[in-house]
Amino acid sequence: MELIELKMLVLLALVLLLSVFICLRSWASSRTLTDIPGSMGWPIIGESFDLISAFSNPSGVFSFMNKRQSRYGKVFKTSVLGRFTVFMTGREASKILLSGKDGMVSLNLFYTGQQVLGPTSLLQTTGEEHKRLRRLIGEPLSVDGLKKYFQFINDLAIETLEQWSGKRVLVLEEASTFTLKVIGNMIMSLEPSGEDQEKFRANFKLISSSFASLPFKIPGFAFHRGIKARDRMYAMLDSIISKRRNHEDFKFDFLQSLLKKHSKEAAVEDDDDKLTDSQLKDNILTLLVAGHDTTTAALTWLIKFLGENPTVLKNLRVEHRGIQESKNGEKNLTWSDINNMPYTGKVINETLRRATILPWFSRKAAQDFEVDGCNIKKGWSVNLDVVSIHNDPEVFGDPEKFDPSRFEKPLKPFSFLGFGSGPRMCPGINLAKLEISVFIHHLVCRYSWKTLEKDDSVQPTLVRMPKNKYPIVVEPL
Ligand code: HEM
Repeated sequence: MELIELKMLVLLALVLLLSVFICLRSWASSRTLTDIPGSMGWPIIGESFDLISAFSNPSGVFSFMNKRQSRYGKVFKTSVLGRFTVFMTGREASKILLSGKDGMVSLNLFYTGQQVLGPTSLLQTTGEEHKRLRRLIGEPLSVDGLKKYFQFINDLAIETLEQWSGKRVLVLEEASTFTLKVIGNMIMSLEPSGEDQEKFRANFKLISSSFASLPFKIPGFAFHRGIKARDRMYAMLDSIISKRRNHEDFKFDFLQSLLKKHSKEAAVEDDDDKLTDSQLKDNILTLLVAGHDTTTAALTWLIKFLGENPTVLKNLRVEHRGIQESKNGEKNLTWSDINNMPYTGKVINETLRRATILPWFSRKAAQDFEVDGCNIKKGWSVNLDVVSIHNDPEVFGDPEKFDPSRFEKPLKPFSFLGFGSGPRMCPGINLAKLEISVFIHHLVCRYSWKTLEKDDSVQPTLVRMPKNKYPIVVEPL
């Protein structure tokens, strides 16, 4: 028998085994969900096709959620992507799932994500250990901690846009390169070009695409490639860590600030601040994974929404030109200017509401609880449907409209979840806003652009992104 045929046979057997396993597991767990309204769809595939096809259309999973909520109410069960799960929406559900009161829920990562990120990732810890990691990671990501990266971000934004000038660009690809260079530099002082940057980028792409892949750790599969790339990324980090420890290299970056706490010189009472090398590496990777696609998508959607809403673009230009004029035409953006962009902040929020780039937040019930009259049992997979919250016409009148002025008045808690809420609220919020604000400042002050394709389809990925990567042609003003 040819080697290729043998491989196909092994693959078929594996797929068959996995299907039987999913079927049995699904059947067992579906029997406990009888009290919750909803449909489990077809055997094995459940309602996955409905969800995936809803994902790709412009309104995204909103149509999937909306159809079921009008039939079953705010809490409904379904079977998607190989999981029996309960979707819930509204402020009551948000409060229960996001406030983390009494350890009601924990984060629910896919198996592939758990394996790639490692057991000590922030995303896999709960309770006191989660709090400790958040505190350590939060410090360098605070507004003060980010000040030292401003110049790098500013120079990179100017350089990137100069390369766009007069050309056709795919905004999503460009935004991806920009945000990866920023985070690579912020975490480990990686130079924005050169061999190390190329290797870093190639490994990161493989890791990122292994997240929503089939869980086969077999050569030729995305998951296997992702694990191998993760190992190479960790080897790269090991070498940087060892140089820093041996004082062969010193940089003022995120890694250094965590290593300092970790060093022999740190006082004994700082014990609680020490991270093992595994914790360091797992959490650096976590920041890369959690911060890259989200910021890339947000920047791309924002530019797209500006292209479609000339009045908002005009208002934004007024704000950013006002910053230049207030300094007698001095064109250099400075750190203190960042605090002087109130309209930009509203445009960012409206982008995150309108695009809802993370359409739902996944959790696992850590104990029994009740929500909107439905009894949720410990161990169930529960998802907060954020897209319906962001499209609630009672909070956001005419929700389809892109209107940053909605954020002029304070909103009720849990009605806007662009960066989440509660103990798992995004720790990268300041970095994301800084990157976007700086980039947008230079874009609107110096350039105009034309959209080359009218296509509102969305990639069927976990983080919502425009399918056509938003092609534009850019001209200097
Ligand atoms: C515009 C860009 C971003 C958006 C829209 C965003 C959105 C979010 C949201 C909604 C959550 C909460 C998810 C949940 O509750 O299940 C979250 C968590 C998280 N984000 Fe972000 N994020 C962005 C940028 C970043 C950046 C730049 C970083 C890292 C530097 C980052 C790191 C994280 C981490 C580590 C978590 C998990 C926190 C935890 O479990 O305690 N994010 N993000």
